[in-house]
Amino acid sequence: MWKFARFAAASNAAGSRRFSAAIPGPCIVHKRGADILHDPWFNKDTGFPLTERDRLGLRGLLPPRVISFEQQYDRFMNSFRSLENNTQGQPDKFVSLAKWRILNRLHDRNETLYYRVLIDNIKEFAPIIYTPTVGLVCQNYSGLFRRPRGMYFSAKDKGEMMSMIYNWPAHQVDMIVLTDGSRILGLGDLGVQGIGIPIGKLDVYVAAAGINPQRILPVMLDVGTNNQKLLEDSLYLGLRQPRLEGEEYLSIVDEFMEAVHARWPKAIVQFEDFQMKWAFETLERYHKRFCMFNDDIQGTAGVALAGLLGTVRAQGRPLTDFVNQKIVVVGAGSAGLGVLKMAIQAVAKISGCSEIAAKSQFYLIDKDGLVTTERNNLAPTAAPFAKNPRDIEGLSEGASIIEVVNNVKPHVLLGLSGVGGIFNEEVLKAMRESVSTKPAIFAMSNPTMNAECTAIDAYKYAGENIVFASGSPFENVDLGNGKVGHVNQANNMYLFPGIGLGTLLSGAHLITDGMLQAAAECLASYMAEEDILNGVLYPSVDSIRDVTAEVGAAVLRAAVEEELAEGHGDVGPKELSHMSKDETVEYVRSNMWYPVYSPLVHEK
Ligand SMILES: NC(=O)C1=CN([C@@H]2O[C@H](COP(=O)(O)OP(=O)(O)OC[C@H]3O[C@@H](n4cnc5c(N)ncnc54)[C@H](O)[C@@H]3O)[C@@H](O)[C@H]2O)C=CC1
Ligand SMILES: CC(=O)C(=O)O
Ligand SMILES: [Mg+2]
Repeated sequence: MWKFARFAAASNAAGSRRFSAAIPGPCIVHKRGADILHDPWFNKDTGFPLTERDRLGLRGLLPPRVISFEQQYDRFMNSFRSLENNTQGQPDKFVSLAKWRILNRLHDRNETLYYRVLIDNIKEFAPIIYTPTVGLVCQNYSGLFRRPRGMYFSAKDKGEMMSMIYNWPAHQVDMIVLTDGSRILGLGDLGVQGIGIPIGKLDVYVAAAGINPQRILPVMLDVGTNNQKLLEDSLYLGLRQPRLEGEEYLSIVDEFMEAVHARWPKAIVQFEDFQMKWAFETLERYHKRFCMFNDDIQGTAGVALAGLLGTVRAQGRPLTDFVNQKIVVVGAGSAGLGVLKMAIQAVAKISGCSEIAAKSQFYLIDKDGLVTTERNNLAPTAAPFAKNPRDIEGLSEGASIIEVVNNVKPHVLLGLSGVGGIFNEEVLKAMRESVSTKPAIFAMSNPTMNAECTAIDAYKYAGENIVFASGSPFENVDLGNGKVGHVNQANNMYLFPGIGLGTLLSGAHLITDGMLQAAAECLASYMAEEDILNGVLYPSVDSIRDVTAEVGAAVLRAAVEEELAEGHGDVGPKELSHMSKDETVEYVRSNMWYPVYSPLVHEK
């Protein structure tokens, strides 16, 4: 059942224990001397205590004074602030890349400090390591490249992957984010340059879910690119060939999945930013064989559903009213179709009606306009959501966004088209005629320049009474007279870390619809009534560890209920099944990795 209990108050738990973590246990290291200084997993820079310098052969390799973690932290933040001051007035792109560079350099040098500043300042740093700046980084990857991160499997590696996978230095991998670079955010085919996305997503995994960074693996599957500009770029770092297609393509992904499974049978693989046809095909192909999910289809669906349910509550209406909400989805790709599927299932579940009846309030628009059964070459993936012309009086096949909005007067206009500015002044003004008392506009496409509209335009043209959400962050809007138009961030970052962590701790070997639905239900019930009534549908990014603990626990409990949980580490399935809901949340929370300098002990 959909319930709306208030969960634990959202607080920045990381901030409150900034430097007061318990003394950590020792960490075994198999190297000595300069090798340690050059390994970001173990490096403490000037923070190595003198006794450790003796033990590890570091004496003389560092300046004599020991600088505490707190001092190192403050020194980094001071450098970051000076960079901000020194770049004031410079073009946004320049400033964003400069900020990314300073963070990336720390990441390359000292992971413990990097993840601590990231966790403590997640709201400020997420837009740099994740959307929108990560998009810019991918676009400029070849020029920004200094050292590799993650693994690259290319079409040229066919037949070699089973042995290549052993080139990864870590013994255990828990979480893999995999892309083929074919649809990077709304930026299209970026080929090998798309590796920035798995790196950014896994940084969010560490920050939000506390997945141990020694156990993450970003992967690029380079099967070529159809981006002509990149193919002609002499500095392009990927295969300079057109993308593999059909069976040739699938045989590469198959081989990769088998190789991962052979070395780390319990590793979870998150498919990310695959073009639609392969997103659906690979999900269908692997979801019953491997522990995997597609974030763009399934993670986005849960986040959007939580927001859609929030818009019902924001109107002061009971959830059963979800069945009467008219929702226009613009974008019939992996994300838009995933959202429709899950939202329709939720309407059917809440109202007890059939999925066929539940569809009647949803309208789907793609690049050719309103999708109806009269469409020539209607894609099989979109077919279940196509309108029968009999049911859309005044509208016809291919109707434009403005025609649909004028006719339907929807409660919600949700964009997952990747087309910036498509919710133009005319469309937004038409939303003033919405039948809702609180019309909702979700401009979910990324990065910022691909958002269907800006927050300012949404409030300016659609009115002050709207609920607004975007995939990439926007500032809240000053509406004058002390009023503020709240900006929600409707991004799958609220779910994928919890889906991964919950699955990992459950020890399940598959990720089921039930586990994903539990994640969505948990996010939907996270916000308090008074927040929702003020148009705040999602928690602040500051509380992402808290949200992730709740979501992770919900996923874990769903796995237990479905008898899929096999346990993790010392905690077996029986113990998991005996945990209360609160105990499960505590268990998940206590398994989150938190960056502190551990004493290093050398072992040959
Ligand atoms: N906020 C979030 O958490 C997420 C946002 N996204 C964003 O959603 C966007 C789409 O992602 P996918 O569905 O995977 O892409 P996709 O390429 O599979 O689908 C794009 C869809 O938009 C439609 N479209 C293109 N031009 C259009 C136009 N002028 N009018 C109406 N529809 C148009 C296409 O026909 C297609 O159906 C991207 O920008 C991505 O960054 C995706 C996943 C999560
Ligand atoms: C957020 C995300 O996954 C995307 O824009 O593709
Ligand atoms: Mg994505």
